Amino acid sequence: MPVSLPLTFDLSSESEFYTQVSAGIQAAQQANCQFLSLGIALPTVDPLMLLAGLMHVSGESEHFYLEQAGEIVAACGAVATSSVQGHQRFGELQRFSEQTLSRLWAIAPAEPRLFCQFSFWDDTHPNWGVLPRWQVIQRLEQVWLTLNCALETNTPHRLWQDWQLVQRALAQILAEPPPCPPPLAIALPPLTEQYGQFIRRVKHALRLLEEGDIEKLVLAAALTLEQPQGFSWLGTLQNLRQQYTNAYIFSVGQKRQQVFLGASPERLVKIADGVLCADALAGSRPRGQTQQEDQSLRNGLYHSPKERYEHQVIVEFLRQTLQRLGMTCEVPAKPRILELSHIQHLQTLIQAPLPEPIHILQVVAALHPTPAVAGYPAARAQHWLRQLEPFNRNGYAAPLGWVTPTGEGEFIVGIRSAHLQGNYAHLLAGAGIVKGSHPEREWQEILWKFQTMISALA
Ligand SMILES: C=C(O[C@@H]1C=C(C(=O)O)C=C[C@H]1O)C(=O)O
Repeated sequence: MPVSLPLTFDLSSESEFYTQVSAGIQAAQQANCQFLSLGIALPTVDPLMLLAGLMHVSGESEHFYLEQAGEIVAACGAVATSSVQGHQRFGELQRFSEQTLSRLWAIAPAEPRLFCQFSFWDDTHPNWGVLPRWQVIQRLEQVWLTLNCALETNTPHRLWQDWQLVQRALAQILAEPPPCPPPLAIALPPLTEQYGQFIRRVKHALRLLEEGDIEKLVLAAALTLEQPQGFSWLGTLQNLRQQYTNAYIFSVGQKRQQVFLGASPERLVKIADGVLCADALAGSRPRGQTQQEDQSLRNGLYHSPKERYEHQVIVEFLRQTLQRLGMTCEVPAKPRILELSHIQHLQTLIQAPLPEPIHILQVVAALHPTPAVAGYPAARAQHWLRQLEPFNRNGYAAPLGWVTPTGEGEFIVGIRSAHLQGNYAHLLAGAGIVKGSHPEREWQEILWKFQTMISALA
């Protein structure tokens, strides 16, 4: 178990650093720990800039970034990683995180977390977990750095070097803040082919709904954009955080030149202080050009029986799944509206006090994929998605998030996203098809959803 030692020391002195870290190492060795986690308060710095700086000075490409109102967490490098596949993937990463974090000795104010990314399907990539080398958390204007390392003979030196890299990254940011390129004017290519294929798939889904085989199917469409000079990872993230202040801005990557990033409005689950929160999100309309039009679209969304039904399928799924896990949910009687830059949704925030602790990855395993991103009933919907979708979803519509040593944490759903790969950006966006869905309108919804990434790619 991580135990905190109250520790404050002069971080500019190498010998003082060694003395203090050595005390922590001794304590960790006595406790038979394998990893050490050292927390340091940092001056105010933008965690995204520090992440970019750390990736630059260290040459590390593994990273994780999640920004939401009130908290930003960034992680870089890898001290321990695990890649998994198959239908036990959530359980395997749960075991990996439990084993890793239970053998970690934390020196206050370290707040060690283990980061995970999953793919939509259990037989594709990526499914991995990482204890990062550096972790940065910003909360209430305070920034905390956590240095993690394996306990070895040269641990004090490793930690000192990693701390020096942070100093270099900070100095670099101060001397020369990374430029933020303006958004590129990206024109949508003609989507005739995608349009035709999507309409055919929706018609197929409507037949299945008519026959009673399924109640809802969330069909996606794929779009690839090419930028001969390459897309700017940092510029795109900067644009996303400016444009989508009430979404989860995320970026995750294992390999150089391969990044999955986006601005997701959808949280899958959060567990904090013994309370679980899960969000139902489904039912969509665009934003209006004028206040009046916006209001009328909002009313249309709120009062549409089709959208309310589509939304209710998710609420019921969450309630029943969490009930099977032993929880009693508090569910608001009516949804509310979540307004984003290009689109608005019906949203219901569900809460459940935990009668006893449950590991967040056990909940993720039970919830993924929800009817918001796959359909209902789950097995039939997934069967049809495999038949009808000619592309790999990879991390699209899949969970990504972090776990604490006590099994709490937070996972979001990787929608409104793109996979950046060299000069290409691969986008996916989906729409829920239920009885009464109109193929042309569902296509319009796909276009609004693509817009999130198109307007931010830089
Ligand atoms: C599947 C996506 O979004 C999901 C589907 C929605 C819908 O059908 O109304 C709304 C929000 C998300 O739960 C996506 O953005 O790709």
